[in-house]
Amino acid sequence: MPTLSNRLQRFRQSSPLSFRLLAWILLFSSVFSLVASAIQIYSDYREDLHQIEYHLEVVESGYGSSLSKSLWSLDGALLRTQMEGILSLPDIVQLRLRQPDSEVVMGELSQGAKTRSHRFELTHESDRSIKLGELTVTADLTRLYDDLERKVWVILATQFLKTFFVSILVIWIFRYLVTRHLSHMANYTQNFSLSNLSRPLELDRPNTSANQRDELGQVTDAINQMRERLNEDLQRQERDAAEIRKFSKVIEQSPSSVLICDRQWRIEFANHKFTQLTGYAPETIVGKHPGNLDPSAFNSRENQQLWQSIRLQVQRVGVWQGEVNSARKNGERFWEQLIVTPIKDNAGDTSGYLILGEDISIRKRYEQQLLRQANYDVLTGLPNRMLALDRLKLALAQAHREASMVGVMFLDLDNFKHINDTLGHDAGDNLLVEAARRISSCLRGTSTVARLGGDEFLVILPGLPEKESADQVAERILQTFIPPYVLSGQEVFVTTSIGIATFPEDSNNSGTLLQHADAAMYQAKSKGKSAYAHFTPEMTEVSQDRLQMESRLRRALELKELELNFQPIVHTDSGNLCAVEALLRWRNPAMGLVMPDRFIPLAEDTGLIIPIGEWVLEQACQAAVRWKAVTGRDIGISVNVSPRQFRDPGFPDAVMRTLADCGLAPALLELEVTERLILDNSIETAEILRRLDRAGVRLSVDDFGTGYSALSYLKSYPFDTLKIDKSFVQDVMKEPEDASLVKAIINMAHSLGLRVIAEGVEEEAQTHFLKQEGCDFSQGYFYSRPLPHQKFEEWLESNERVQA
Ligand SMILES: Nc1nc2c(ncn2[C@@H]2O[C@H](COP(=O)(O)O[C@H]3[C@@H](O)[C@H](n4cnc5c(=O)[nH]c(N)nc54)O[C@@H]3COP(=O)(O)O)[C@@H](O)[C@H]2O)c(=O)[nH]1
Repeated sequence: MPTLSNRLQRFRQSSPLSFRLLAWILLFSSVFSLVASAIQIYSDYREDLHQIEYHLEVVESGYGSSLSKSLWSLDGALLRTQMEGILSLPDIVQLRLRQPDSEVVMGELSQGAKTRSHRFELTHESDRSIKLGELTVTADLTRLYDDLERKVWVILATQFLKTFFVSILVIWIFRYLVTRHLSHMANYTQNFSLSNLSRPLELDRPNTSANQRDELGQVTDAINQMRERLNEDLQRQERDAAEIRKFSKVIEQSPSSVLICDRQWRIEFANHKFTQLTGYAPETIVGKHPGNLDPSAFNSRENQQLWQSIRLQVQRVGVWQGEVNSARKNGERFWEQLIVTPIKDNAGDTSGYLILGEDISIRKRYEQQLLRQANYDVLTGLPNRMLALDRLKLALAQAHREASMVGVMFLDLDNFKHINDTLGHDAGDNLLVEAARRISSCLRGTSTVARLGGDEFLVILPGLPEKESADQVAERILQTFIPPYVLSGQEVFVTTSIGIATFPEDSNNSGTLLQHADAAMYQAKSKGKSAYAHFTPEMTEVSQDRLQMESRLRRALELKELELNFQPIVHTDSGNLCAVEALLRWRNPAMGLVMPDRFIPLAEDTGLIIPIGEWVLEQACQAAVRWKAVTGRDIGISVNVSPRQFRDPGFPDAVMRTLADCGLAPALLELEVTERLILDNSIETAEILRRLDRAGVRLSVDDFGTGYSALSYLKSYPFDTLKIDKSFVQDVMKEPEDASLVKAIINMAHSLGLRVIAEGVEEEAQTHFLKQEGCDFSQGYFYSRPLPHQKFEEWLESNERVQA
């Protein structure tokens, strides 16, 4: 059986607040009851005391005169009777009568008893007052104190019991209404964890509106609201965490290298691709500046300038992108395309920087290879026409600034064609290489020697002190040609003819200077070869020919001298017809059949290309509509478009009008543009290409590989197709370099989402190679030469029959 103290102990532990409340109520009500009872007892005591004192005084007033009389009359018996009567009064325990000669004491006083006495004189009143004696009446207070003690105990006991039971009642009510709910809340909050957030706090009481409004209801509400908020926060956190995990994975698995830097450009994070690309483990580079990873570039001015400009551009423009030659941990260098952007926080302030990198080494290598291909002559290694023209322009600009002279020499080997025909192409090639070496040996470092094509060379002599200085160079070159060449085991004598034009005397335009040097070279040849000649104005007769050709070309349209030839473009894998290229021809009564290479540049220079181009477009579209009628199927038509046509603002409208007039679907028309147009890089060109693309017209890059061949430009324009120049295709079976170049172009084009046409396919072996490399389409004499429309329609009919 649990004892009371055990119960109390348990109660104290299970309900400390109730216990404390009980203790306090008991304490306060006890103290209060005690004080109240004490006052009550004291007042009762005073009243009883007063009653005793009153009884003592009553003895004086009630018995004084009769006692005096008994004394006067010396009636002792009466006196005694009277005194016994007094002693019978309550609480009066002793009478002491003192007379002058005697003392009478009646009644007993118990030992140590508390008493109260009253003394009065007994007198006889006649004409004077005679004192007979003195009576002392003593009352015993013991009863009074006994009563007092009993009362105290009774009051204490009743007050305690009352207080105790009232407290118990109050506590029970308080516990029922409050503390058990508080304990429940305490237990709930103690057990509150993220795993049971969905269980609300509910109190064991009716859910009335009064209960909802009271403090317990408010606290319960507050706890439940807190729980719901926590729940929502947790769900949001889980969602955020999942998002963060997803993005972290994306960044970690990104095919691009990713570096995240803080505001001071200190690396905070590097992804797996970065480590794979550079060899740096993230923990070894955290805290470092991304520009300081390469120890060889560390502190170099170039590197500091690069990162300074990156920082400035990111601050001003919000993004920096460019190609950077970086180093791996093992020192190996590689090219990467970097994009640097700031990371903004919610307030829009920069909290760090994101650096995305892509390894473009392979692309760069191909670009450099293509660039080399585009700028240098493969056979001799000399700059080609394009680079030579650039250098000439630079030399002219510099000479213009320095007021100096530039000599331009045009060289042609006198008997090259004969040697090529008799000794073969290899001998011809060896001759060209040796000639290039000999010409180069006669020049200073600042001069340029270039191969323009065939057996034509160009020499640029910048900073000439006088016109005649070029003569010395020309003579040295003629001298160096004197020793015989050993070709195919034979000694061969080869001479060269040199034409010289000088800036600024002969012209300040690079093209004109070339033409003049060319004219002078013909002059030198006509002098009997192995000679040189300076340009003179009389030599411009050649230009007269050009003028004559121009006036004929102006009338060519009107006189219906232009005609289109059509050459099929086929699916490489099946050989089936896919589209047709329209190729322009000019049949002039005086000049015969003139090929476009001869008159298109002139048409471009004079602007005649605009009406001619519109005519070509119209004829080509009409032809495609006709073929549909003949074959019953859609055959696309490719039309060559010169950069000059593109620069004409009316060009896109002219294309759309022609398509509408002919009733040809835009998707069946493909416009072929050269890389020269891309190099234009003007906003207008880009906009025209995009307008045509939006209209559904297909766009292709023609002669790819002969120009700048920057693959990065291809990304910026909406091209569908890329045409590999025939010069590469024709040698794929002979030159491994051309074969790898063609493979690279096909792969690159496919990776950029472009389809590829190989042009100039002449042999079956080439078709196998192209098929193997996944080239989409092919075009060339192997399938068909360009044919006049009549002949082409016959070809088409027989081809359709074969396919059917
Ligand atoms: N602006 C315009 N330019 C035009 C137009 N028509 C033609 N041209 C451009 O003139 C360049 C020379 O054209 P062409 O002499 O007609 O030569 C084309 C084909 O005949 C030739 N070809 C085709 N297959 C072979 C082959 O197997 N071997 C070989 N040696 N030559 C072949 O290639 C030329 C193909 O031209 P393209 O596909 O455009 O490169 C030429 O650059 C034309 O662009 C015109 O209307 N407007």
